[in-house]
Amino acid sequence: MHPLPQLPIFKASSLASILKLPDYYNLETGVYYRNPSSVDSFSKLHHSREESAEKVKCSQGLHWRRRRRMMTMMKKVVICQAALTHTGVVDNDGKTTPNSAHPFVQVEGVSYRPPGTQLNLLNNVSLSLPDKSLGLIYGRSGSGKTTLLQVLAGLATPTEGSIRIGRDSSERSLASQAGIVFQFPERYFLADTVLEELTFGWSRRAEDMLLRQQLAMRLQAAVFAVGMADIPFDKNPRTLSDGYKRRLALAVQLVRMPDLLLLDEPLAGLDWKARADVVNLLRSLKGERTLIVVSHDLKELAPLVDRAWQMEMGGHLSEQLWPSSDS
Ligand SMILES: Nc1ncnc2c1ncn2[C@@H]1O[C@H](COP(=O)(O)OP(=O)(O)OP(=O)(O)O)[C@@H](O)[C@H]1O
Repeated sequence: MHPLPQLPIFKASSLASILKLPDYYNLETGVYYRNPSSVDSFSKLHHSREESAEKVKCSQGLHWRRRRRMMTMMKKVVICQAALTHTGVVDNDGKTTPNSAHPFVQVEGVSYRPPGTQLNLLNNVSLSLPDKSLGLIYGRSGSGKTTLLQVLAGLATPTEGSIRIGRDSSERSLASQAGIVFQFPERYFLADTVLEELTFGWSRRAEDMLLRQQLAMRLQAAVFAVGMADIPFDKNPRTLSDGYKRRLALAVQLVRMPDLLLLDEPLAGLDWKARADVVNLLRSLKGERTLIVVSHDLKELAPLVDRAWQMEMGGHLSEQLWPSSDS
């Protein structure tokens, strides 16, 4: 089992707004929120917490020292859950997800021609990638690399061929299985604050409280994983540096927990420090999930690459021998 990383702990005010609650349990001080219905739904989230939440509910008349001990216990459960989810030791259902040599991503004979055009941007593209590994696609500008990522992300439908993500023949759409981080993520930002961007689209309905709690824990782990814990949540995402814009876009995807993460030129335009940070981030993500990266920065990414393909002009993909390749 991986050692648990130290996770940052949200301020009560941030957590309350993430969960869209008036009052909430303050993870930092252990002070208990006042809304009793929240305790009930909170306790249902994980069985291990049920007892402690129940005790907390009963503890309001107890001596402050005993109450504080209970709060510390609950705090540990929350942090462990976030850490386990973050490290991939436990997935959403609490099951372990072992690595496998079987293809996790299988693309067979994919061609793509945009509607209303006569030109194939992708031509008979095939690739396969095992679970929890990193595939690199490189090639000349205009060869079709971004188009392939868009097709893999379900943003464009192949004219021919098939794409499978995951081990079993899932009915889920590619858009729900894959997450894409674009080269210029700010073009796709929708909100005016970092917090709104991270929580965009979350249901506000009272009955979705459990889901929001789960998302909030993932959000905590994601913000930490991308190194954004020190960025104020009320900052406008468009005013972030290029490196932090990309981190934010990546955090948004990590909260979604896609099976396949697609990154388009994650190092382009960043200074050396941000590039090193992103390479380290990719290193830690690899092993937890499956990544396909489009990049021109072969040297920096070389140690992380399991499989590599060159995209040739006209959308022809060919696998390349890579020093660390297992094939
Ligand atoms: N909807 C479209 N209709 C017609 N042509 C398109 C469309 N989208 C992209 N193209 C063209 O397809 C080719 C491949 O574009 P794509 O962005 O996939 O290349 P790329 O390899 O990612 O390039 P870069 O490295 O510069 O990002 C380019 O010539 C582009 O102009």
